[in-house]
Amino acid sequence: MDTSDTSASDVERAEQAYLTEVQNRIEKALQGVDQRLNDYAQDVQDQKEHLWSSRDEMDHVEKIAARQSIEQAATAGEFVQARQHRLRKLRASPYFGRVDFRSDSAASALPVYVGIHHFHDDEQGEDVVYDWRAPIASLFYNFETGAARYEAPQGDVDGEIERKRQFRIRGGRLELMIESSVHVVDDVLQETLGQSSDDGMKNIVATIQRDQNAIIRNDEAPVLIIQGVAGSGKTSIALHRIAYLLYRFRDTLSADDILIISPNSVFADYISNVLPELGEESVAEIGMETLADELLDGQYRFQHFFEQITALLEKGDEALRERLAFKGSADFLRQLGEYAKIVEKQRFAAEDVWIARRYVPAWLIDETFRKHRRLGLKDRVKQVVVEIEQRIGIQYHYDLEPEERRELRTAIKGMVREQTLRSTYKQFFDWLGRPELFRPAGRGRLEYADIFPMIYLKMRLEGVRSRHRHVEHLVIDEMQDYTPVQYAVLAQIFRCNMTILGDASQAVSPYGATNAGMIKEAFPGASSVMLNKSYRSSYEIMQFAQRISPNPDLEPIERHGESPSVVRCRNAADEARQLRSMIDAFKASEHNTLAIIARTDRQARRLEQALTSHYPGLQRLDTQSRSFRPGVILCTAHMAKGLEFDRVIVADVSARQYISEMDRNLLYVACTRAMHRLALTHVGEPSEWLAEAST
Ligand SMILES: Nc1ncnc2c1ncn2[C@@H]1O[C@H](COP(=O)(O)OP(=O)(O)OP(=O)(O)O)[C@@H](O)[C@H]1O
Repeated sequence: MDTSDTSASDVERAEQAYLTEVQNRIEKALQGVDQRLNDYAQDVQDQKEHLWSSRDEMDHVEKIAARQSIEQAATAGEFVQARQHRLRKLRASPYFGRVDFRSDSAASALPVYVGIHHFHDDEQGEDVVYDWRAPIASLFYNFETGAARYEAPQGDVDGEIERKRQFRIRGGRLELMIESSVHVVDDVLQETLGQSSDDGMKNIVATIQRDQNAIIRNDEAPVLIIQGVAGSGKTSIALHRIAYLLYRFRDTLSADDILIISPNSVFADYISNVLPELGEESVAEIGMETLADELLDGQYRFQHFFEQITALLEKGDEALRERLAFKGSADFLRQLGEYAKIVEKQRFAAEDVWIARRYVPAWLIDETFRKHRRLGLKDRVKQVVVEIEQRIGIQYHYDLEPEERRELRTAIKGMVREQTLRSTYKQFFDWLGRPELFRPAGRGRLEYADIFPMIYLKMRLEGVRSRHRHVEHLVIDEMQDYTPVQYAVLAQIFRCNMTILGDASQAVSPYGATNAGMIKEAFPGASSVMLNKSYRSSYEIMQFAQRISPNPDLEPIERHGESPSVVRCRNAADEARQLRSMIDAFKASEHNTLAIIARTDRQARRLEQALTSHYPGLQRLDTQSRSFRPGVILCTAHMAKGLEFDRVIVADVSARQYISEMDRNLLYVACTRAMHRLALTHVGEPSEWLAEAST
């Protein structure tokens, strides 16, 4: 326990006594909730029994009414169960902060306790703990002692914070108390960051920093782009922002209205716990490949992003690099747009038509056809027929006979120069004079880099059907890995608010990495914010990573640990020996996760063979993986994106492995996954990217 003045133990005793009082009140509320739950369960049981025993005497309508009543009781029970869950969590840790705030209109200050959930003592009619998202709770995040202000629903409230305290209460015990005005360094944050990892992302409500809080509570920007260095909390903040918006707009926004585009299933699982922990329902997530498949109505088979990266890393083919660089450029999008305009014009050659001896001019058909760009071809022709028929009716006072209507449809269909999407797209490269830039991926599949350009073309020429029209807020993580064409498609499909986050230094494919400026082209009204403080890795790890990929704006947190080690190995067998001894050291430590990160999937499989006999519980992550558990994890740098581990070993960082700019980014990603310890091995000469880092 840590307090400031001489009366520390009095303060401590008072806080301890208050904690006990709050716990008693929570306990009492819990008893009430338990009782209500039992009552609901009994009620449902009784109603079911009644329905069963009286079913022969009931008519159809009575049975429906009885079933509805059972459902209603069950739903009410679920609601109470959610409250029970929240109260149980509060019982273990009711709050983490206290501010004594005196508003200008009040005579004295009132203590405001801030926790993960709200607790209203119904018996006393009093708010005991405020939800961290409540307007008054913003005082805790935004101010130290002194003048302060918060935005209440009825207007701004000015006043003064007379006292501010932070607590760590775990398992119902007050473990730490800090008088904030005295401690300049945030000890609670330091202590939190020093803890061992979990297999899932944690909530950070107790230690949200001021700049992070401003992003979380930004409810005005329709599209918010968060650019942040590795470990700056971008993903955490995006999820806390969702929790905040769900709270702030609870009457109009629900978890079903939110969608997260995430890089892979392991990452999706890794973050899936955060919103439920914050008392919200989990939200749906989707990968770009699934989205693409939906938008193309499942009509094309294509390579996955992961396979494209693997091809790039394992074959290192110059032609592939050129294709990806071009398709990832803003110029490509512009040219594709030009091409779409031309195809659109040529695709439909309207002609004058005589139908039932009535004249229909080409310009009218052309205008009508162009108006319905968003419809699929079949529906579009149908719609044109309907409208032309109406015009004939108005102008000539004549209703077409079925046979004449068929004739009109055939004539209009004949004006369309039909072509498959694939060949229209392929011809784009002929039009450009660069046919070599279109190259299928083999086995009848398209290259991943061609998928979104094809969707873009489809969108422009035929229109696409999206299942996600209901989405009101879209979260896009790892924004740097999506190209301008992908953003152009996303901007059309999701006409909703967005949180877009990423870091240009972590682009897995530097051929087509996208920054905030480029994203703003697709979303002109977007605002962007920067986060430069890095929280995940120790100071020493971050300094090491900085030498691989320097960023003068990055500010590592002052949390010290062991310096990273670079281990030279004589050969592959020696490397395997070194890795085994590092695994043994990890097993004997207090840490929970160790990741061995390889450059390619092939290398990861080779390491798996060398290590599984020594450590059978080894988990290798690949595109099929859905999650990981604490223990030893083997994966590529690409798979490790967005994840974090207590310890990381980057294997075989040799001169013949890590060569290009892309390798530098991957090495940077790999190193910045480590929270507490980092080691790198190499066989023969080390990569030139390590030359600076190891000095
Ligand atoms: N205010 C905070 N309090 C406590 N922990 C924090 C805070 N901000 C960030 N962290 C921790 O820092 C780590 C990195 O957070 P997160 O994964 O959200 O960062 P990121 O910017 O998305 O990282 P990257 O781009 O490197 O994947 C997590 O362990 C997170 O809990």
